[in-house]
Amino acid sequence: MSTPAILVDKVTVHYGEVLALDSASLSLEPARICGLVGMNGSGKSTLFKAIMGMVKPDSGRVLVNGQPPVKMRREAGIGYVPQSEDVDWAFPLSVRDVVMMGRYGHLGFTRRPRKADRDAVDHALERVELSDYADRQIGQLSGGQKKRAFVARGIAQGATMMLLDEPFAGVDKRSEATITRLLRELAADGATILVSTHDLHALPQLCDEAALLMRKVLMHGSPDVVLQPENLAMAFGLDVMNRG
Ligand SMILES: Nc1ncnc2c1ncn2[C@@H]1O[C@H](COP(=O)(O)OP(=O)(O)OP(=O)(O)O)[C@@H](O)[C@H]1O
Repeated sequence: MSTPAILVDKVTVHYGEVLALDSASLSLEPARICGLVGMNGSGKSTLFKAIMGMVKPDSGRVLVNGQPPVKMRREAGIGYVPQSEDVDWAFPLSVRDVVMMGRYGHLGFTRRPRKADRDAVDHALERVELSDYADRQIGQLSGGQKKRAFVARGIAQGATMMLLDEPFAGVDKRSEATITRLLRELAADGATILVSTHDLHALPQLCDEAALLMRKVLMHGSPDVVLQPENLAMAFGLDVMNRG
């Protein structure tokens, strides 16, 4: 069997007294898209941070392509699309500046972008259909366009792994379809993708597999099985598919 792209092995994380992850385990093969489903506070963002090496587990281990995550992060291999609430949208950065951040790991010692960096940014903007918005301040985009700008940052970075925290929150159907298509294309090119979402209806279209999180991974498998009402009831405690 090949080395998993992501291996989370019995990871426990506390924030002070709060137990955010409780011996959580998840193994993801390369070039797969996995949907991470769990209620607020179930530990989704913490799991992402552990995979990126931004949170150190109290116990257990994380390996990314068989390596400690910090090494993978240094090699600029992990693209991250944060939750909207985690971004300061008033920051004076253009869309192009945000996408150029993906090139920081590639810049030479002068830290000045070269032609190859500018070309990579232009290509990424084209791919997410934001070329016409390149010079806009990032906060002046719609919810879906903002998400696409961060996906472009990952593309410019050449990320082989993409972690997306709630990419469909505050996003209209068209942007949702564009993001879904893009992620499927990236996975077809070999990228491994982990997506947290409350939008359960979007999951079967997007994901090859799904995992239910409630501080630990309760279940991981094909979306058809994982999204069965009785399994969702176990993670959420109610009939979520029929809400709203
Ligand atoms: N920096 C922190 N300090 C203290 N507690 C934290 C911190 N970050 C998260 N927590 C707590 O850890 C638990 C898991 O939080 P986390 O953000 O990982 O959940 P989540 O599933 O991403 O939630 P949401 O869907 O609301 O974004 C929650 O109880 C949360 O309050």
